[in-house]
Amino acid sequence: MEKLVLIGNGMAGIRTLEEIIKRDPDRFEITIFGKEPYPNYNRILLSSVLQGDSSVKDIILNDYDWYEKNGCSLHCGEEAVQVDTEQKVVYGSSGTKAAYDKLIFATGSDPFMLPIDGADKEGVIAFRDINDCEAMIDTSKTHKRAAVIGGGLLGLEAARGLLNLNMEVDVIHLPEFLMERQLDEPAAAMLREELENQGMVFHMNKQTVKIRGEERVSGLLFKDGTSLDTDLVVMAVGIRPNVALAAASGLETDRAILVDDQMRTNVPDVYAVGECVEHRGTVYGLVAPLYEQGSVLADHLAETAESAYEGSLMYTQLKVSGVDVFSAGEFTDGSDTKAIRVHDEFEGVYKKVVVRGGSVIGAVLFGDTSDSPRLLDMIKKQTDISEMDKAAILPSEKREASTESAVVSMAEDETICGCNGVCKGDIVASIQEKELSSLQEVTQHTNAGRSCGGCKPLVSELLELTLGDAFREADQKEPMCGCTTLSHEEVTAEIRDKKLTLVREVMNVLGWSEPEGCSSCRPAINYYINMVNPEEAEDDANSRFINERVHANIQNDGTYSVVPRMYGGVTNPEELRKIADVADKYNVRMVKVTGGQRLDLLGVKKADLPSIWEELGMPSGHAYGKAVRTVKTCVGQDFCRFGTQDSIQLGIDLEKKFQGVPTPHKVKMGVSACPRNCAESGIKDIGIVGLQGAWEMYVGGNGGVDLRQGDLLCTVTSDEDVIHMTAAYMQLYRETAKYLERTSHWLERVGLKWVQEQLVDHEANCAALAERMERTIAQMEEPWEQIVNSGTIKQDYFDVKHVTT
Ligand SMILES: Cc1cc2nc3c(=O)[nH]c(=O)nc-3n(C[C@H](O)[C@H](O)[C@H](O)COP(=O)(O)OP(=O)(O)OC[C@H]3O[C@@H](n4cnc5c(N)ncnc54)[C@H](O)[C@@H]3O)c2cc1C
Ligand SMILES: NC(=O)c1ccc[n+]([C@@H]2O[C@H](COP(=O)([O-])OP(=O)(O)OC[C@H]3O[C@@H](n4cnc5c(N)ncnc54)[C@H](O)[C@@H]3O)[C@@H](O)[C@H]2O)c1
Ligand code: SF4
Ligand code: FES
Repeated sequence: MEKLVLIGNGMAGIRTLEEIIKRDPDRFEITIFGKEPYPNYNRILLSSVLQGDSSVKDIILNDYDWYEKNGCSLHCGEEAVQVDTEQKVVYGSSGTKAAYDKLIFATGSDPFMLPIDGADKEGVIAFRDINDCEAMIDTSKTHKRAAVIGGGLLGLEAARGLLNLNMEVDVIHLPEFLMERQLDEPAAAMLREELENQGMVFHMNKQTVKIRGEERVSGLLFKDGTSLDTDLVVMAVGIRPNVALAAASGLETDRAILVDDQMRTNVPDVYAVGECVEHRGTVYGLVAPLYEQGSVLADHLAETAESAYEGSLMYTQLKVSGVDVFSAGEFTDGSDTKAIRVHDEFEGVYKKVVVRGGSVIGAVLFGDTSDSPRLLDMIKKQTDISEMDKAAILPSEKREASTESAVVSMAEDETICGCNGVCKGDIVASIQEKELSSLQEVTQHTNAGRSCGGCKPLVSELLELTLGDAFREADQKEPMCGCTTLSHEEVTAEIRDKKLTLVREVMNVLGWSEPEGCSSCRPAINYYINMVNPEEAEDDANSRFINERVHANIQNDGTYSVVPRMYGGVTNPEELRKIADVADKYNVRMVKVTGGQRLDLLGVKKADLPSIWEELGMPSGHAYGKAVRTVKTCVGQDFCRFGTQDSIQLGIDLEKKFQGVPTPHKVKMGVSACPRNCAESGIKDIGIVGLQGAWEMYVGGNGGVDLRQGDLLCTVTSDEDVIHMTAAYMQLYRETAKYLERTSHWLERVGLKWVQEQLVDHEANCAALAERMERTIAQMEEPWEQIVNSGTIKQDYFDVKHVTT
């Protein structure tokens, strides 16, 4: 067997090995040197780990079993430090000596650190690997302010993650507008506005000349003499290919290692792939081109095909939730180009398609990227558009969420997964021939969705289109977390079948790999056992998030907030006096009216919480819980001349009925007495709108980062009907959503039509759901009252000493 050595255990190198093994599993005896102490992981999803959507465990692409199963000897945490290309031997930093017949360099890049005074201080980091990600997460627990230098893709994704970690985030950018390598000025301006709305503060045209501080960073000094205080600096100003070892080994380098169309270097039997490569003058920093290189190298080494790498089209998408940005090819205007533009400031949509001769050569999309697969295809194929209608190239309308799925009209050879170069036809063929029925299976067999994950919604749509009804049953197989292979649905089914009522019991009986579980699965299991069996389940407070354990929201300075319940947003002088007294007595830092029409007492010490609740004598507003929180109401027919219904009374009734009912994620409601919608019913999880003699019920609205207008579920005629339908709808959501799935995402996943079939078209089902909701309501207790009356809870969770009960 020939010996193959790979230097660099990263995304490009391991993908190349996968491709070689797929072509000829027995051809090579493989040795790998990997400087990082981890198996190959998805570097792209570090952004998602930082933003709190995945854990490090979730982003491992090839676990240690994979190396063993495929006969790859991995020297994990060992750097290759010398290569003797005469003797054909690689030497590792821990003494490993590996002989090779063929050698691949896949050493990737290092982040570029600005060589300025103070760059070596504690608290100055890059964003490239797991360590950087963990450093940011740890810093956020002890410090408040972060500065990101560089407003490119990486910098903005880092900034979003730091915001999610509750830090105050400043972004320092050298040019005049953001992402200047991917966007033109109008798109960049819209992006800036959106990110400012999300909480980022931008400093444009700023050159950092010094990092201030003693041992640890305390601030930045700019060339124009201005400065900024900060506790953490993340440098995201580009990358530099890692070529030192290659150059020292006699490989020709310029900006990176020079290769030909078969990824050969100038030294016989030595190849290179990935970010460390320069091909025809271009160095790539995105996975799609790197994987194309890997595929060509695999053809060459396994001698399966005579393919050639001829360069790649660059295109990008920013992975920041709530922001849709796409950029491909040549997007700047030139003397020989013309552009089709759509700029709708009302919808927040900007589209530009750049044309040279009769072909599309580039595009920038902001706010609506649904045209991206089609445009990418046109650019790749250099489609002749001279005879095409402008509207066919760039439709001016924003694609509505409810219109026909985008995949229906896609051609068979149109790309669905850009990162991995997988087209619609290949995915459909795999689904049909290999009888695939879940997203995970499609990813396993085709690689679609295995990198940035941006194409997953399209792959799901394709599964649904190909399988029809069989899809809903099947597409539920993503494991709950790294502790189990079971999906959320399978865990719930097991809890139901085996009548499991304790969190520990679930983990034991279902064979959890981590006996203590993790922060992802424990709260989910606790929710499921209580949802399935409200009478018997034993709630495990230690499996709840901190806010739910102490029944108050922890704030960025470690204090808490207290929100008493005010049904329908209505209060009275007596309650207001009690709130004012408590605020005075306990030096509450601020009393604030919330968006849900409540009074929020901010800046409360943990040990004071039980006494405050006792003195208020009001129910908890559940503002901290994955539960029904508020029902916001407009003043309605009693006070407003447009009012058609008594919105206040319905709001109070709804809130009294459903207050605190545990749900997969928070649930907010609104009741407006006419379509003017003063209670913002259109963006609530459940929004009620009064008409003459009827109520419209809207569902799946969301006013947060992923703004979504609710869909009309049904129109009913009485308050009782609204309450009945709300009970059934909420129970359906409780039973079929994954823990931490908002109603808006759940509704998009299961589809409005299916929900209507369960509730509106199926009266008996609707009644059964409402009845199951009643079982949960019957078990509800007032949490603040419980704590006030329990000395042990006060001591265990609130550090309250000398309790007498
Ligand atoms: C936060 C983040 C988000 C990203 N998002 C996207 C995205 O959305 N889309 C996209 O297309 N791309 C994205 N990228 C870029 C993408 O991750 C990289 O292009 C890709 O990982 C490069 O793969 P590579 O194998 O060439 O290099 P790397 O992944 O850097 O792997 C190289 C490996 O080699 C190791 N190594 C180096 N020298 C030695 C040596 N001498 N001995 C042993 N080991 C060595 C390194 O430690 C490293 O583990 C993102 C990058 C980051 C950091
Ligand atoms: N969604 C994605 O596709 C994605 C996400 C993250 C990272 N990446 C890749 O990772 C790599 C690194 O990303 P990146 O954003 O660091 O690189 P980049 O080179 O794309 O962007 C760096 C940005 O920093 C700015 N900059 C340079 N010097 C500066 C200075 N002194 N002060 C302030 N700003 C300065 C530049 O103008 C540029 O906009 C790239 O290859 C990128 O493609 C891709
Ligand atoms: S929603 Fe209609 S009824 Fe209610 S306050 Fe506004 S205008 Fe008046
Ligand atoms: S487009 Fe990135 S994984 Fe498919």
